[in-house]
Amino acid sequence: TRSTRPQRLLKAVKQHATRGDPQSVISAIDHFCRHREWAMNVGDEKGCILDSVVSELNPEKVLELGTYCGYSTVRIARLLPPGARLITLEFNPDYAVIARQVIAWAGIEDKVQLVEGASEDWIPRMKEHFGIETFDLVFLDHWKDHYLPDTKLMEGCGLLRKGTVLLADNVICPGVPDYLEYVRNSRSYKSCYFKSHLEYTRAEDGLEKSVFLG
Ligand SMILES: COCc1ccccc1-c1cc(O)c2[nH]cnc(=O)c2c1
Ligand SMILES: [Mg+2]
Repeated sequence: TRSTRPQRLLKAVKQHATRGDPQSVISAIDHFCRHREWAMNVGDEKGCILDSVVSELNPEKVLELGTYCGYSTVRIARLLPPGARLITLEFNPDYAVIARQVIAWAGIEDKVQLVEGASEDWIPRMKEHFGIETFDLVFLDHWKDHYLPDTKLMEGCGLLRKGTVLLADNVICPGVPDYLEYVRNSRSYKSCYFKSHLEYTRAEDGLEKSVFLG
């Protein structure tokens, strides 16, 4: 039977990237998505914005909602200091199978814990299951209608502290209007928009960075 796009993306990583070299994995995926098949990675343009937010924050505890093939997982983990941890949640088991291999190929599996399942099921279990008190950075890149409920759930579970940064992908395309309205109007957040483009295209998209004020 025909292979899936994530399987073909993984094949491109294994063919063109060097084991243990995260940058070569990132470049191989970007090349594949720009010249062979579009795929919904955050991509190189928004990825540079993501890099700058991570580098400036130097987070110890990172949560990623939506792993897909692990592109942004590798982008984030490659910048983390020793001892820092990234937990990434993926609902789709077929994506998780590919992401685990991409993460391993990049050689950053020691910093990453990929958890399969629904974000709403796992967010309430972060403390007792992973020993996490609060997150320093959350990257939202999963189903658009889950951004707002999951944010409220993280607030309710006490997973956000003064200064925690929420960074949300796709706030224009496909768009997350309810989430944007919330973080931009709530007194609990200081929010700003980084205008960019939908990965590998000329369509507008951007990242919203929202600092939790407690
Ligand atoms: C399946 O839709 C693909 C698509 C089609 C057109 C426009 C945007 C997107 C898109 C882009 C992204 O970065 C995404 N990131 C995370 N979860 C998504 O569902 C997602 C969708
Ligand atoms: Mg996205």
